[in-house]
Amino acid sequence: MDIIVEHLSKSYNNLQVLRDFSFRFPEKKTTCILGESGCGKTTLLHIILGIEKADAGKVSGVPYGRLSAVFQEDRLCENLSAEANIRLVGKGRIGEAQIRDTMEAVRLSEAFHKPVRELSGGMRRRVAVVRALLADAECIVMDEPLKGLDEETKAAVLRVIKEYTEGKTLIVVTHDKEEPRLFGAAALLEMP
Ligand SMILES: Nc1ncnc2c1ncn2[C@@H]1O[C@H](COP(=O)(O)OP(=O)(O)OP(=O)(O)O)[C@@H](O)[C@H]1O
Repeated sequence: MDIIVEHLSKSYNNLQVLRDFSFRFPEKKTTCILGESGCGKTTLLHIILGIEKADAGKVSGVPYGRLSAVFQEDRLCENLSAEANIRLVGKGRIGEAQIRDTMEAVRLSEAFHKPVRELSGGMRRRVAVVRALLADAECIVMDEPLKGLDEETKAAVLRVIKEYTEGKTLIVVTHDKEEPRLFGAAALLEMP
């Protein structure tokens, strides 16, 4: 099912962030949400995820039981290892070999046993990405997943994201104009 948002409005105090906003995110395809800082990209994702409530409008088609996310801030369990953070979402189904292989593919092998609080910003980002990818979701929502990564690591993470999200609904927020092409996005939402 496509994810459809219709006539959304959202204000914070006197600031109107979304006004009568509508869009359709195609099922099993990648959509990039592109826009300047502060235009409301994260707010829209939060409404789709059910973290924020819109003042008006409607969201439909979100598979809430099969949804995973990379949040703007990593939202990891600081005292657990990278591996344990990833395992948390798997309901016991993710094998150690799969976690090891995926972590290696995003150049994160050295973080396997380390508590997340000891990891760099870019490493934490990759733990959050791997966690979302291994969660066996139908729909994955990512808020700037490549933030803070050097070019080579970015290319590696991009490859892994594309491999795992093939045939799934992927929604990616970015303010990098190159990323819709890099992700091979089928749809582009440019926010004003
Ligand atoms: N909980 C909140 N309370 C008050 N204002 C908020 C809140 N969340 C967001 N805003 C404001 O709403 C506007 C849109 O924020 P949002 O985080 O959705 O933008 P964004 O496009 O994701 O920005 P960025 O690219 O910098 O992450 C900003 O002006 C922000 O300050």
